[in-house]
Amino acid sequence: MSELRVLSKAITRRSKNDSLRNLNARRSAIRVCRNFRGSHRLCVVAAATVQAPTMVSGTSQPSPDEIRNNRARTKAIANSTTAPKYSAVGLNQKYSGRFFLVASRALKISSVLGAFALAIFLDIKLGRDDAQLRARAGQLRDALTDLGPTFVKVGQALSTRPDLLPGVFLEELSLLQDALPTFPDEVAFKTIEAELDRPLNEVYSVITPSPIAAASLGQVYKAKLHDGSEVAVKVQRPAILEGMELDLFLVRIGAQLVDNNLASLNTSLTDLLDNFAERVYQELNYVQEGLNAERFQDLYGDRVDIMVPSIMWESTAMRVITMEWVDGIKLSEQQAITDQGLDILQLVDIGIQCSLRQLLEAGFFHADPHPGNLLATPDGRLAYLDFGMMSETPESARYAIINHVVHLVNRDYEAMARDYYALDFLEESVDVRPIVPALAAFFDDVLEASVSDLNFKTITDGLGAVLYEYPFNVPAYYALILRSLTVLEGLALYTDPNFKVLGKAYPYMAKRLLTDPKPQLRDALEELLFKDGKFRWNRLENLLREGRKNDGFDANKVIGPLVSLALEGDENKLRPLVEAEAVRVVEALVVGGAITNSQEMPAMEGIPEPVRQFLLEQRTSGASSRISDRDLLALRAQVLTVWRLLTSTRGFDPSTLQPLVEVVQRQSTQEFGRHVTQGLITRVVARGVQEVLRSSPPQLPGTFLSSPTHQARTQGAASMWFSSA
Ligand SMILES: Nc1ncnc2c1ncn2[C@@H]1O[C@H](COP(=O)(O)OP(=O)(O)OP(=O)(O)O)[C@@H](O)[C@H]1O
Repeated sequence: MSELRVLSKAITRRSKNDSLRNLNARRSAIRVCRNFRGSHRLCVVAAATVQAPTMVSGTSQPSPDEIRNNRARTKAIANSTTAPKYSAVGLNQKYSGRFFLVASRALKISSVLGAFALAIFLDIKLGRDDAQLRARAGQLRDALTDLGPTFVKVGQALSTRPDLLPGVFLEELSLLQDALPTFPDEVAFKTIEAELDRPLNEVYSVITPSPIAAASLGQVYKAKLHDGSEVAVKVQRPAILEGMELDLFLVRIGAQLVDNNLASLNTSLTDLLDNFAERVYQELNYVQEGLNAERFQDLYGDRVDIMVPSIMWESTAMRVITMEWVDGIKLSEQQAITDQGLDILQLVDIGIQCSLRQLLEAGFFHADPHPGNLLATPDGRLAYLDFGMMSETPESARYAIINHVVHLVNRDYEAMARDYYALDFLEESVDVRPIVPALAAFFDDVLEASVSDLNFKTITDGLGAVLYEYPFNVPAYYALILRSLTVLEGLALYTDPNFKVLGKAYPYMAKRLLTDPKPQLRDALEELLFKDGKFRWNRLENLLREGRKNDGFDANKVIGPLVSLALEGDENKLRPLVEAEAVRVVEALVVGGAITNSQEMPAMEGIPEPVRQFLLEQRTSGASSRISDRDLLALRAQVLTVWRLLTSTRGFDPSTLQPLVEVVQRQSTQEFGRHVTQGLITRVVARGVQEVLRSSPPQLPGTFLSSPTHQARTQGAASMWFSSA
């Protein structure tokens, strides 16, 4: 019911607030409805409502507002092609002849940072304690704020690097987003007019006389457009590029000095700096930020509980961005959120699910998801702000991360260590064998609990400890996403000290493993489900139980990947395992059904000595069924549980088993079927043999198959199979 409320509010808000002015907003509202499965009727009504502007006129043409907005977007993109790009060589050329300018800034930076470095040096020499370290972290934050936007950005970037800085510094630097100094309003308003080439009062009917927020690169005003809609206007700080260029030029010299003199550092600071500078330059282009917001909306806006502000392109340019105003409370203001009657844990869960999709599905993710950029809207949605810094996870890394979790669950530390190549943590030339004992030492301890019970911070801290000791290089995207999940977990821990981010992430992982048809995930699923030549039904049961908790989990999507895993997997490796398992399962279902139906074993009498001898040989030749009755019953129960779970999962439709029939009819699968049948016959004969040998006294030949007990048992088996299944 709450989903219904959120949906209808979302639609009302969109219709009322921006009259569905741009195509994006309308597209997303329609998608919201399409994806909302709770009430078909509501969806139809809602879709009709949001489509109304175009439906009424009977055409699918965009409205005049949309046409204007699209034109303005095209123009803004064309103008932004002149946006400056970072070039280390270019900066060298620009500043190498400007000695006094460079020297005075270098003096300022080295005096502030030098004093800090000296204090740290003395701390180390004098062996000062942890409280002192926290104080130093606070001093570093103040020093960076004092040095201006470049250093604030450097500090924000460092706050995501557990491989470079200890925990207290990360915490303190993550506070850098708040309370930065403002710049004069007249300058801001002049910038708007110059960028948009229109007088301020032509662009906005009202604008707040002073900013409502000041951030590292710009400050934000609240305003109204002439059609009455409320907007946020972000204006860039004056001359920010010039200041940053000089700072980046100087910091790069410092990074090169460290790289050349500190051989023990695993990471190249110069490379890190270049990567960082490229991102900051992108962040300075607000047209790019607007495009990022729209891409984010396109990829993840189908979730009814996620909100992304629409961009007003007619009042957006390289240094000014105007977007839909988000009425909401920052996730960091927990008391205010609770006072509104909203559930912080639910909001955090929305954030986690969205982060997982960003990281592991599309790969396009918000690289700066600090609590100030996440707002709780009054109707319970999570709004994302600030799309200046986005990052992309390469596809190979997305799968490598899922595989890494599977290896963690399996406690396969050798595979975990090898994952670091695929994750791009290590060069292929590095020998990972020495890492295995370190991983085992750490995870054997923490894995006492089940993985979903683990605190995320424990894992990242533990990995951090391993990272310090080995030549690791954590790619920026990985550190950023780790941080976003840690931030969310940190927020939840205030409310619930037992909150476990991995517990919330596991359903997503389970869903991906069970439903994603990509070969990389088939391999991961195979690793998870088969061990020591056996299929682990409890794992499949667990994956199904967890996957069902995730929104959008659809039973029908599970069947395809499972069937292809079973019947189309690696011919040589997996096929014999699947065949053996198929025999076991059929035996469990048929014979197990019979056992539960009649616990009494039939009396086998009158077996002549030569036949008895032959049967004995069969048993000792290894053809006999080694599965005990107890195991058989347990297996049967587990298989039936999995079947019930599957059939009771949302969206299960027996007709989707049709592909199974098609697969079974294929030539290659018929071969498989023959093997299973042969195996089954052997097992059933062998089981009969065992029963015969167990039984006494002897009976006349021919009475076994025609005995009433046997007939009853066979009928029992069949009826049990069909009724239970
Ligand atoms: N659309 C919006 N609706 C309401 N408030 C907004 C909106 N956009 C920005 N703000 C407010 O302005 C603040 C700063 O905005 P934003 O994070 O986009 O700026 P920034 O310069 O990119 O900051 P950062 O230092 O995080 O890079 C936000 O924390 C929020 O309080």
